[in-house]
Amino acid sequence: MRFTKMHALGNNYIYVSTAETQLPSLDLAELARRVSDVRRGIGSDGLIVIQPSDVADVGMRIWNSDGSEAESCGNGLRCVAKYAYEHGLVDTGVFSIETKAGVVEARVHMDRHGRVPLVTIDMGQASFGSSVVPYTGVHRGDDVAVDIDGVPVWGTLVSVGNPHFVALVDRVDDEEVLRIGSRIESHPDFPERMNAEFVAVKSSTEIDFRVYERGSGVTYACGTGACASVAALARKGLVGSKVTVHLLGGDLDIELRDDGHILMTGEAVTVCEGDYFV
Ligand SMILES: N[C@@H](CCC[C@H](N)C(=O)O)C(=O)O
Repeated sequence: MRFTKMHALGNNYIYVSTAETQLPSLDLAELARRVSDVRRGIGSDGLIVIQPSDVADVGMRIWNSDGSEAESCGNGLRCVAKYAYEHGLVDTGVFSIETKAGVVEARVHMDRHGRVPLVTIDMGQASFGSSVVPYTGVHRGDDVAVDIDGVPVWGTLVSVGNPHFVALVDRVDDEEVLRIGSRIESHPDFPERMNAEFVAVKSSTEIDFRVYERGSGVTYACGTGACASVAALARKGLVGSKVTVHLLGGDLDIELRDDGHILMTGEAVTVCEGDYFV
């Protein structure tokens, strides 16, 4: 199976394009677990399949490293856009990509060699609260508290296609992200599990961000998480409409348009290509 390894701010996936190679007969959840394994596989946060779409210019599906399928992936969308443009799957710089969560618009930014170092994705609008994010706890509304060893941890429920719990903290702390994030990810109040974000507001234009991702654990970056966090903080009046998000793997620029659409701009990088022996 031909593959391309790509990353965006260190959030790395194995990309397989059905235009280039046949998918192996194993189920794709199992393939995701195998290729993600850093010792016995290639090593990644998951698997992304690039495929034709009936409703958009390109289609994508994403599996986390534990084999669970997600609805969307912000960093993955930017890499899919770069791949699609550079491999001639599309012939314009603005095109649509179908995910399980719907269709988004990608705009590639080219350098003078016709390569794509940077991509903007229009992620659509965020929606908030326990009516849009799978949640079976007792609180209702946008903000809910989950019980971690008798201590309530408050966060905002946000959907940008996939589910997010955005917790506002004074300062991001990597040990706490691992300790509390892992508990939130698999908390019984979240029947479909959860992406847990921890965000600290530095100013109306800058936030610090860490994530414990559903199905992948701590990653260097989460594009959908960054969009969800800025949308949640803006709703509380804590940030403005243009925010630089400082993630473990680098910075993302998020813009909230007047119509509520979230524009995410950041890098997309090809690491290597090769053959994976199934
Ligand atoms: N890293 C991604 C999100 C990947 C999916 C997520 N773990 C989920 O299960 O919803 C991003 O950049 O958005």
